Amino acid sequence: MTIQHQPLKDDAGVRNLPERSQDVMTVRGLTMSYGTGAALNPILADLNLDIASGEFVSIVGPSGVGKTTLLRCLSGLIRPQSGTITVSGDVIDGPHPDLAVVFQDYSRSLMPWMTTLENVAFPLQGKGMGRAERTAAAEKNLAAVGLAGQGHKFPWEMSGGMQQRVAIARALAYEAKVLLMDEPFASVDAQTRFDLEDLVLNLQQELGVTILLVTHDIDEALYLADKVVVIANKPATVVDVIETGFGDHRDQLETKADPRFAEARARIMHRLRKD
Ligand SMILES: Nc1ncnc2c1ncn2[C@@H]1O[C@H](COP(=O)(O)OP(=O)(O)OP(=O)(O)O)[C@@H](O)[C@H]1O
Repeated sequence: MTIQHQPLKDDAGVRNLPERSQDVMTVRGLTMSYGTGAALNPILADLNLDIASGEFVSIVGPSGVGKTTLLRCLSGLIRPQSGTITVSGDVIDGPHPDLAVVFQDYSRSLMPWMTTLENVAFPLQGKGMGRAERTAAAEKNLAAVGLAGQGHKFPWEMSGGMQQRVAIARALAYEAKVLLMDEPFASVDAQTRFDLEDLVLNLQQELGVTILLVTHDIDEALYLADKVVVIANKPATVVDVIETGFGDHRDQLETKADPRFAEARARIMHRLRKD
């Protein structure tokens, strides 16, 4: 099934892209361990990160290095031992209205007893929006991810790729400044994965939303990002930062055949092999 997404624009069809130069999120000296005493398991150590407004940042690292732990710290779901995370200048010490998270496991993040429209509209209650406004926002964002007219369906009536589109629509409807995505395409087949990658790229470019994506897939990290941050070691820290320089036009075949793509991939693999 091919799903066309509709561009999200305001009524006048005008987009106000945010400045790319200004940091929307900063991480300073982030240190995080699980357990205590003899069972202490240090995961992240003195990790620093700068994310500019409108930037697409991918974080790659080997399995078990601490990518999800980092994302959970950034989203305010867990508290680090030390270090400071800020979003829009606020220090993060819990969930923040400028942050929305898209998880890998859409089957657990969507509520099966609610229709897709209700799933997208539900978090907007917390923003004090009235029912009609919530419904309109949900419909607009479902259309943006190619699911116009599908709001009456329940998540379990949809394919995995469609359910992940609903999860993306829900995050977009929340109008967070930063989308934090944890392996969002890992549970779908290869073709659906490419479609979802391109959907997210288009939406990001249309809306100017800032995206931080965690993935173990080096090609995906490079294809999508303006900047790839490589984390490695135990405890993990940033070992490399690569500005991809591919610009806004990306194509699954063309971009991946670009010699700069192969060069960056080799650099990341070399980095990860050393650790
Ligand atoms: N809630 C938890 N309590 C204790 N240890 C945990 C917890 N969550 C993760 N860990 C441990 O922390 C380490 C890092 O896990 P994390 O899931 O952050 O890594 P990851 O890089 O996202 O892994 P993957 O690529 O396999 O998803 C692992 O050793 C894991 O077992």
